[in-house]
Amino acid sequence: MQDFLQQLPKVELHLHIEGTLEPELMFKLASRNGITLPYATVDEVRDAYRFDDLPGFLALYFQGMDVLRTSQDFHDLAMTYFMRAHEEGVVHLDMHFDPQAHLQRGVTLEAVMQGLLSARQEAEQSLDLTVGVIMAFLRDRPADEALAVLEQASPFWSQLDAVGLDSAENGNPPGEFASVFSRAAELGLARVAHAGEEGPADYIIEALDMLGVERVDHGVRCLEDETLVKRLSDEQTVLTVCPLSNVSLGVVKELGDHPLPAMLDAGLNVTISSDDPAYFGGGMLANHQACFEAFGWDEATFYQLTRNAIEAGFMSRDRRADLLDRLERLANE
Ligand code: HPA
Ligand SMILES: [Zn+2]
Repeated sequence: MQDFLQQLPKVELHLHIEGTLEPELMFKLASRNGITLPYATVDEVRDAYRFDDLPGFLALYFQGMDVLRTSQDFHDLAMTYFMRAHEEGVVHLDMHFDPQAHLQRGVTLEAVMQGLLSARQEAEQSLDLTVGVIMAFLRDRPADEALAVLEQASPFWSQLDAVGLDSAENGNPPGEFASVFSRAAELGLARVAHAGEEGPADYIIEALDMLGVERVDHGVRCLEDETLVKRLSDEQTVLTVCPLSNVSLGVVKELGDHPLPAMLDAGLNVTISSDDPAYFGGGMLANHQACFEAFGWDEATFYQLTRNAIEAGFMSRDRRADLLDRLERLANE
């Protein structure tokens, strides 16, 4: 199964590029930028990566990204993950990034964008990997600020595929960002949002009705609302489920308790992603392998999940046709 999962042309729809920052690169960037870290060794960092819920994780996530200062740092961050993803057999990924978390620290939007976009170009030229870009807004910050950042990003609009919504979910309902998302729609950007991870099923409904999202990030708590499950299944709304993330953040106790099998039984359009691979115990391969071990899925199930992701990724029509073709040829071998 390991060889099969490696070969599968995987597509990752839910990835925070800042969540790919491994301790080794954190040290390298800290030293390059003259920053003293509160840790002496890589092992100490890994040891400190202890959290059991979303707020606990977010504190470390925002602290870790402080080493990212220059466009070269963003380029190196993204390129390091792109190479790893490529080695794991990922052929396309859609990356979220959090501009507000960098602007707040005095890093310019230009530095962030130039670094990420040049890495995307390099990946598309030198690796068999295409990359979609999702500008995410922090839901625990004011909607006005998000709108201002979206406007500030005007030189880069043509390079963005979508807007997203992330950070602390509870108490920060999606509806507050309706004006930001309607502006994004006006600009021709696709829309996605985290909903139903630690927050209730109602937040998924709000994201659909008030933000007009075409994909829901996580969405696992939809099962608490039968009517919603029927709607998601009828409309085949894509859910970007992150199994190891859900275990790390205590959304489920262990993978064996995860609602993924029930979601598939309910006919939902499920896909598999890693979310923040540096923090949650692995990338795409580890997530697929863990699902195989927990649920015993056969090859047909993994083909279907991959087909779902290829259909939904932010990529050109030609690229989609090529990846679907590749998948079908593999399935018929
Ligand atoms: O898993 C997540 N949930 C919400 N916000 C995030 N920002 C990075 N990762 C996450
Ligand atoms: Zn996420």
